[in-house]
Amino acid sequence: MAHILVIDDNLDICQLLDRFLTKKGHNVQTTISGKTGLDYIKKMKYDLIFCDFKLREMDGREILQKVKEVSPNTQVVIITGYADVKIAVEVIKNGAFDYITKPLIPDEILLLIDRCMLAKKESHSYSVNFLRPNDMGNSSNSSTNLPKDNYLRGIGKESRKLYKEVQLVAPTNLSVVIYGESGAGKENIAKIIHEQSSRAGKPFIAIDCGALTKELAGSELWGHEKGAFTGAHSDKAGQFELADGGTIFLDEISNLSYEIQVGLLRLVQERKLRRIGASKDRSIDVRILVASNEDLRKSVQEGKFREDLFFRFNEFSITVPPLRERKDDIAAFSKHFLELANEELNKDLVGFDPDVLDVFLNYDWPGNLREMRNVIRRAILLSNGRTISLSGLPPEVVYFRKFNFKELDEDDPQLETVRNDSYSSLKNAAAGAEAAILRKVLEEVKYNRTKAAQRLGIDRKTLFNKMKQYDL
Ligand SMILES: Nc1ncnc2c1ncn2[C@@H]1O[C@H](COP(=O)(O)OP(=O)(O)OP(=O)(O)O)[C@@H](O)[C@H]1O
Repeated sequence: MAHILVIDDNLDICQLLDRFLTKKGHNVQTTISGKTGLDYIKKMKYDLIFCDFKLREMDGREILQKVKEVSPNTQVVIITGYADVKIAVEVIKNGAFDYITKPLIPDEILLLIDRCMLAKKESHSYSVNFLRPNDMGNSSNSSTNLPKDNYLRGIGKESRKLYKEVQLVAPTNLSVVIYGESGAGKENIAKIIHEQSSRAGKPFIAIDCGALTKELAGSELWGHEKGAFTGAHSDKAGQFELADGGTIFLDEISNLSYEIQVGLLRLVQERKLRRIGASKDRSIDVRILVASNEDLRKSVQEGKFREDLFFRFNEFSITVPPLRERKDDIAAFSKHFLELANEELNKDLVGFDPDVLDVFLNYDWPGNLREMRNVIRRAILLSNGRTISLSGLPPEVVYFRKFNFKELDEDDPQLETVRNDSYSSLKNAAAGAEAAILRKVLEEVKYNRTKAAQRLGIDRKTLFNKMKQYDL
């Protein structure tokens, strides 16, 4: 049984989740107000919070940030409309456990709760959840958990280049900066580097720096002695000590505060650390891999990241290409995620309709492999047949190319076909344009419906209905 809080300003969703999850034996509390949600979080300990991204007085970003401060052990799942997948990517970077898109599918929710509880159980010996819960359900703090069966190398040109670099650097002791968009597979690459090094068999600890609050960071990374500060009731080893002999993976490194950067510099220079409140240093042998989806050189230029630390980390760098640049591997990744989801959901779909793969090839996958895995898992849940068809995919994925044909070069041979396609499905094109304008205006007026209706020259009720229709 999980203690779950649902924050959604749509009362129907609150009631539906309340009934459904209570029936499944969970302890559920709901609220339509972000502020009330925050009050609950201060008073009660929840395992998991489902939070709509667009609340009236605040957004899911703020709730996530507050939860990380007040109750770091609680996992947060953000509910978004599919069109918000870029926002979903951002909240994952900031420490959300996962995102889920509307309309909600009951089985998908149950699966998420199971994954969340499993990840919590596996990292129960640690006090906070900045330890990265693996998306496949394995926690990262073990020595042998490279998800061999869950992992696909890819054989396309970009993938071959990537693995050549991995092979080159893995057996060395060099620090590596792993660049790549969210969901592209940076953590997987870090695990492979660890597994292919002489440190394999020793701990691999992944830390999500985006979820590490300023107050907790020092004690979690370096550890503390009993009595070092109020609440330090016993001695505690930090993550670097626990990773001794192995590898530490610092995800979203550019989020680290200046003080922690200073501590890290000392560690990489002297290979020593001192627990908070301790009088002696400890020698530590840890290989450090870091990941960033921003150019760290730029962060250095902007004064956000220490140059000396950057040079220490940047002994080698690898860029994991985004999925849209791994077109040769899209069919293989799709099949792979289909097999995984079949197993996970106890289904036996045999493949994809041919037009589905076309759509996958034409889509730009802002959430990369994580997004593809979610899209396929969801399509399996929605499917009644033996294959995944277009009807199981989110419209934004299906119509992506059509709505974006302006981005094609004038001499692109596909342009004519795409244009014809779009005109023949004028209704879809019109709906896409309407949704895009609504979204833009709503964002400009910070979702103030009165202002948005005035700007758009429609009444509030029409605006409300359209927001519902397009899930805005
Ligand atoms: N080569 C792969 N084969 C199969 N699945 C993969 C592969 N690489 C990544 N994935 C899956 O894609 C999802 C995202 O991967 P991962 O967490 O490594 O990405 P990331 O770049 O570290 O993301 P973020 O920056 O958001 O932390 C996970 O579910 C992971 O298991």
